[in-house]
Amino acid sequence: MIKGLRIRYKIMLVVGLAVTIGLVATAYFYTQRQEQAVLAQNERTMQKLTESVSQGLQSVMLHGSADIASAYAERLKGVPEISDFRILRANGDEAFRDNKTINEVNGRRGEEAFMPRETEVRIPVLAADDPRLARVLQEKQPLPFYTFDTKGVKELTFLAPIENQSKCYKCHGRARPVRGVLKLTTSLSTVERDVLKVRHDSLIVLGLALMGTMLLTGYTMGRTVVAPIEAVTDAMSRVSGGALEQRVPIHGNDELGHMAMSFNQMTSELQDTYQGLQAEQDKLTTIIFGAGEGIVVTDSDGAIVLVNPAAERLIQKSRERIIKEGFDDLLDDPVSMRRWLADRENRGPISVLYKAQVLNVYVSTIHVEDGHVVGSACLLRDVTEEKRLEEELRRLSTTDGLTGLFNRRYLDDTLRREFERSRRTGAPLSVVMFDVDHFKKFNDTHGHDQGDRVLRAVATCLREALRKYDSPCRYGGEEFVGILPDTTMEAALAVAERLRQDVETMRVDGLQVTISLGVAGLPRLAAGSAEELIELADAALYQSKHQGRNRTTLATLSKGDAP
Ligand SMILES: Nc1nc2c(ncn2[C@@H]2O[C@H](COP(=O)(O)OP(=O)(O)OP(=O)(O)O)[C@@H](O)[C@H]2O)c(=O)[nH]1
Repeated sequence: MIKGLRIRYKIMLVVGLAVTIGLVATAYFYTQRQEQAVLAQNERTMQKLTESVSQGLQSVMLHGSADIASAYAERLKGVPEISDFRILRANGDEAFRDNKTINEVNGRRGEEAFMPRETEVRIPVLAADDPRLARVLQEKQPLPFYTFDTKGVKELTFLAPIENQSKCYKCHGRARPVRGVLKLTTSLSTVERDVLKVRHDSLIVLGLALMGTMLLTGYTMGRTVVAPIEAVTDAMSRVSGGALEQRVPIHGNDELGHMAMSFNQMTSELQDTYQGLQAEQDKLTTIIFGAGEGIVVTDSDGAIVLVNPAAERLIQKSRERIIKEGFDDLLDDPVSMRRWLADRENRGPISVLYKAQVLNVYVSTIHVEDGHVVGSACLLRDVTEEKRLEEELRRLSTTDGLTGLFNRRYLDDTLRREFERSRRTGAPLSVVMFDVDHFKKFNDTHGHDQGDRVLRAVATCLREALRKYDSPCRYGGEEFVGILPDTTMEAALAVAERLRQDVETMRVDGLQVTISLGVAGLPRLAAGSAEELIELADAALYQSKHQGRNRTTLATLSKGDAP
C-alpha cells in the first residue's frame, strides 16, 4: 500500500512518524518527570507534616493529657487533605481505644492519674508483623508508602515513630525505645488531577507541535524536494510520450539541482539524437521508396510492414495484396521462400525467373546484436536486361563478327576441352579444316566486299553442314574449322565432302568458289594435343591444295598412330 503512495506522502508519513515518536518520547519523559517531581514534593510536605504532628502529640502527651492527644487526632482526620490519621501502638492496634495504657500508667505512677474509659474497643490497623511497621520500629525513621483506596485513588501514607524519651519514662517506663507509630494518610487525588492536567496539556501541545511540524515539513519538503522530483518525473513521462523538448527548472546547486541539470542535458542529447535519427530515417525512407530495388520487410511476427514501390512493380502485385498474401507468397513460391529464409549460409542473391523477369532475390532474417530476430527482409532486383547483355557479351566474345561463326578463341577453348574429353572417354573426335581456293585472286578481282560476301556464304554452308552439337568456327582469314565431337574421321570425311560439294554448287553474286579441306581425328591419329590435331588437319588441307584444290584429304597416319 505504501509502495503506491506518492513520494510527497511517503516523506510526510516518514517525517510524521519520526516527529511523533520524538514528541511522544519527549512528552512521556516530561510528564513522568513532572509526576515524579509533584509526588516527591508531596512526600516532603507530608513528611514535614507527619513530623510536626508527631512533635505536637509528644508535647501534648508530656503535658499529661492523653485525651487531648486523642481529640487532636480526631480533629486532624477532619482536615480535607488528610484522609486518615491514627495513632498506633507498636503492635499495630489503634491507641486510645481501651484502658490498657491508662491502667499501666496509673499503676506505674501509683495514683489514679487518668480516668479509665467506660467503653473499650480494639481496632487493629496494621498487623503486628507488618514489615513496614517493623521497619519503622527498628529504624526509628518515617516511612512513606503508596496504596489505593476503595475507589482506586492513590494514597500516600506515612508511618512515623513516636519515640520514648526520658520525659516519658515516668508514665511509660523505659523498656521500649518506640512507644507507637503515627499513621497519616493523604489522598493523592489532587496530585493525580494535576498530573492528568499536565498530561492533557502535554497532549494538546504535542498534537499542535505535531501538526505544525507536519505542515512545515510537508510544505518545506514539498517545495524543496518533492516539487523538483515531481517536475522531473512529470517531464520524464512526457518525454517517454515523445515530447523530447521537455526541460525542468533548475533550483539550487544541490543533488536535485544536479538531477534537473542532468535531466535537461539528457533530453537535449536525446532530442539531438532523435532529430539525427529522424533525418537519417527520412533519408532512408527516401532511398527505400526511390530505390530501383524492391524491398519488403516484416516485423518479428512475420507481418509485412514495408513494401516499396519498386517491390510492387517487380512482384506485379499491389502493396495491399502483398501484405495480405504474406511474406512466404511474395514470389508465389512459399516452399523456396521458406528454404531461403532458413538457409543461414545464404549470403548471395538467388536468380529467379518470375513473370518473364529474371530477379535477383536476396532473402534474410534481420538480427539485432544479441542474435534476437526482429524481422525478415527480401530485396529484389530486376536483372533481366543485365542477363541479356551478359549473354550478348558472352556471345560476342565468342563470335566472329563477319561470319557469325564461333571465333578463334572459342575454337581453341572448345577444341581443347573436347580433346581432353575424348582422351578421357575414348570417344572419337574429328576436325574439318578448309580454306577458300585462290581467295587472294578473288579479292583482287572482285573487291574486298565481294570477298566478305563469299566468306559469309561459305560460313553458312559450314553451319548447315554440321550437326547441332558440332562447332563451326572461323580459324582466321579465309580458313575455317569444324569441330565434330563423337565423330570418326570417316564420318568427318563424309561431312567434309558434302560441304565441299555444297560450296562448289553455291553461287555468290553469280560467281563460283571452291574450297580445299583436310580432316584429322582421334583416336585414329596419335595427336598429343588439340594444337597438334589442328596441325594434322592443316597438313591434310595443304595436301588438298597441293593436289589441285577443291578436294578433301584425310590426315596421314603419323608414326605410332592407331591402324
Ligand atoms: N575479303 C576478305 N579477304 C580476306 C579476309 N581475310 C583474309 N582475306 C584475304 O584472303 C587472302 C588469302 O590469300 P592466300 O593466303 O594467299 O591464299 P589464296 O589466295 O586463297 O590461295 P590458296 O589458298 O593457295 O588457294 C588474302 O588476300 C587476304 O587478304 C577477309 O576477312 N575478307
